[in-house]
Amino acid sequence: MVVGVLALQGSFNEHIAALKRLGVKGVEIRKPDQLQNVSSLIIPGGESTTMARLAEYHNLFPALREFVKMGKPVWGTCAGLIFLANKAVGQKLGGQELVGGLDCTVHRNFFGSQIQSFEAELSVPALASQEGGPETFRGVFIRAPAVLDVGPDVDVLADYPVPSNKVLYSSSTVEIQEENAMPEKKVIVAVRQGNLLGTAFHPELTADTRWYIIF
Ligand SMILES: NC(=O)CC[C@H](N)C(=O)O
Repeated sequence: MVVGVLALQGSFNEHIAALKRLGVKGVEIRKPDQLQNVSSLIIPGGESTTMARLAEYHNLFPALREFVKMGKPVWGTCAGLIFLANKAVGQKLGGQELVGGLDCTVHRNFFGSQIQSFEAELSVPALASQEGGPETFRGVFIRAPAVLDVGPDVDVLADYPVPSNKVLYSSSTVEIQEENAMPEKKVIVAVRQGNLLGTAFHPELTADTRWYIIF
């Protein structure tokens, strides 16, 4: 099996290394024609505006959309999740092109800036029931997006509790200073719709390979 990894920017080397640990060959995709040589694709994390500009420069968007439309498996991690979403909010001025296909709205920097990056144990019941192993997964969130809402065909595979005093403004999460702790609100961080998989965190940076197996 050969898995394509979009290699314009971001953590494509890490994905290829993770695939190699599983005995799967990952090939770098930089040009539209190269998509014809692979039956599935990973869109890595990185910086989605930059990645979108490079994808536009290489005329990749039509081929990526076609790949998704054909029902081939595509997994977007972090910036890749933003790429796959039908709608993204909190974009840079002028917006950015998306591949789309995944019926959801994503907030591009939901958890704040780079220094607000974090790791957390996520409850992953769907992953554990399908692949076995622990009920939790170590999520590495790097200036991570989150899914704000999903359409009827989208399954939520993981969510993360954030205090509800984190209020969404147009481009980032802003904390309101309150004396009392607020109740938690669950924010969606992993979704699946048919052959499309999206994770807001970076599974290529952890040793647990279950997201690769599910993909
Ligand atoms: N680690 C990541 O992929 C971060 C994505 C980033 N929030 C973006 O807008 O692209």
